[in-house]
Amino acid sequence: MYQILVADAIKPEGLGPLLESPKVHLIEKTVVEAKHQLHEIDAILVRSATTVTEELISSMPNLKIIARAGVGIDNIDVPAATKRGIVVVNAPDGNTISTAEHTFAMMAALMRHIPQARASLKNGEWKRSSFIGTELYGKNLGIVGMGRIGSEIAKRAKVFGMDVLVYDPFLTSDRAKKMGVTSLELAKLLTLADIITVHTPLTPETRNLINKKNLLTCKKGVYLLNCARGGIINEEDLYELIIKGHIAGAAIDVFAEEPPLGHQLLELDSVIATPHLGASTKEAQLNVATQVAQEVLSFLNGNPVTSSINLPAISKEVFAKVQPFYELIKQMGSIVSQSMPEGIHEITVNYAGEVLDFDTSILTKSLLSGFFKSRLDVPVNEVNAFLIAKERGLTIGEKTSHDTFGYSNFITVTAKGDNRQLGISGTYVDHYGSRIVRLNDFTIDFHPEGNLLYVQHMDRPGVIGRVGKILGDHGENIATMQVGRKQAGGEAIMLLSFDNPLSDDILRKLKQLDDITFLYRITLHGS
Ligand SMILES: NC(=O)c1ccc[n+]([C@@H]2O[C@H](COP(=O)([O-])OP(=O)(O)OC[C@H]3O[C@@H](n4cnc5c(N)ncnc54)[C@H](O)[C@@H]3O)[C@@H](O)[C@H]2O)c1
Ligand SMILES: O=C(O)[C@H](O)COP(=O)(O)O
Repeated sequence: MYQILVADAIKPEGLGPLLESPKVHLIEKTVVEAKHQLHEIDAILVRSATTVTEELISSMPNLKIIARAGVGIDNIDVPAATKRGIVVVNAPDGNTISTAEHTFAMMAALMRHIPQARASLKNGEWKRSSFIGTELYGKNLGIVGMGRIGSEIAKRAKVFGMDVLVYDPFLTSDRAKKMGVTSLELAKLLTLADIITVHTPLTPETRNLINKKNLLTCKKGVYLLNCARGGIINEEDLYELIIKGHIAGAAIDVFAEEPPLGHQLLELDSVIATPHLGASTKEAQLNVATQVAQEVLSFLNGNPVTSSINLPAISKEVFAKVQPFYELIKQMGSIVSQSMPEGIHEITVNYAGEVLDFDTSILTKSLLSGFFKSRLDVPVNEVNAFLIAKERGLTIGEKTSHDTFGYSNFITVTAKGDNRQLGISGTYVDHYGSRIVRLNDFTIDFHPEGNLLYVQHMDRPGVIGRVGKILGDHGENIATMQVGRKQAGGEAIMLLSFDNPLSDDILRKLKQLDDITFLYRITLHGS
């Protein structure tokens, strides 16, 4: 039963997929209320009210996925999640329209002084001349950040007869032309815009992107909007330049600190504000809740996620095709790790054949997942595989070739350790499944699963018999056995499988036999 913590207000109607799943138990509490249950949480769903810190992540040892029912993930320590192999997903387009509409509503309200006029009426006043507004028509709208929301605002602005200027370092000129907007550098945009609205994520690059220095280059009487993240526009500088009359007014939905208790900007008559309502519509909340519920359930069921922040995006269709190789190479990684109980500083993977139809990086990550599984407590998966390999000084190399040795696909893993090198080759054969067909230059053929014993020995009469006798004397039944040798009287190999793992006592006795070079118990868990 998966324990899923819904830590923020997420629309229940959108959580249907989770509520209907017999595998899921939903806990709808804040992280404070759920503090005694955090150790059992498999997934956490949040909006912007909960900050998912490294400390909180550490308090949830079972955590597998963090789902943001919205766009902004600045309240989630993604690097900390990645280090733990925890997937972070969001709902990237569920609230786009709502936020664009809210921004436009705030823009119209700002230019026509609607909140102030309403307040005046409520006070029994009829001061029509006090609320002379400004048309949007014909004005220069400067959009900083031309992503999903910025683009929707540009569309609406053009319908309102505005000239749309945009700044976005990742916007191509083709797209700007297609959108019918003028792409400018930020410095230029600020000098021309009558109204400026920001729609970037809050990142180290965008924090204080708009500040006193560049605001002073704006037209006197410029208006500003922030319906993205508090901090993109420096709040103290905004306040100062409104007080000084350089900025005519501002519309703010988000604050650097939320809630903005006693915030100085809220004292100004020319500032209108809402409590982070951009995504607060019935439609947006249903969208984002549904999207994250489906992502979480999909991930917990072992299927790929489509809106991961820290995991390569892969469709279900592609994953279904690549999964056989994904499982094969994970087992290969585990065999390497268990057959070389020493420091390993380099692993090279060579891909050949139809496996090259896929993004092999996810396969290499699966190899590392299998390799580290028997060495580390931290879960290693596609999210953190390369990070952990780097931290542990393990160099990973990927190669491709045309040599498939008659198979339709052929994967070779070579590991270099402190004392020796190991090579293993595998293939996936329809109807037969995963097969290991080469182990340390020995030709062999076995299915990489279950309780195995890998024995390397000298090719001498009686060695196989003596191994069999010890196993028999201890009641161990050999399920399968593969033997091979390089040349008569030279090095040879045995690969045996059993119904149960061999005991340490049996291993100790086998190692004492003459002509045994080395032997390793290998335990491979099924996929
Ligand atoms: N007020 C709300 O309730 C609300 C709702 C949704 C989203 N948001 C905020 O709005 C932000 C944007 O949402 P979105 O869905 O459009 O995201 P998005 O990722 O589609 O668009 C963000 C855009 O910002 C651009 N960008 C990044 N760094 C930049 C920089 N330094 N200068 C200029 N542009 C830069 C990116 O290229 C991208 O085009 C989110 O990150 C979130 O923080 C707020
Ligand atoms: O980034 C977002 O999606 C918005 O800021 C919405 O935040 P919320 O989910 O807290 O409304």
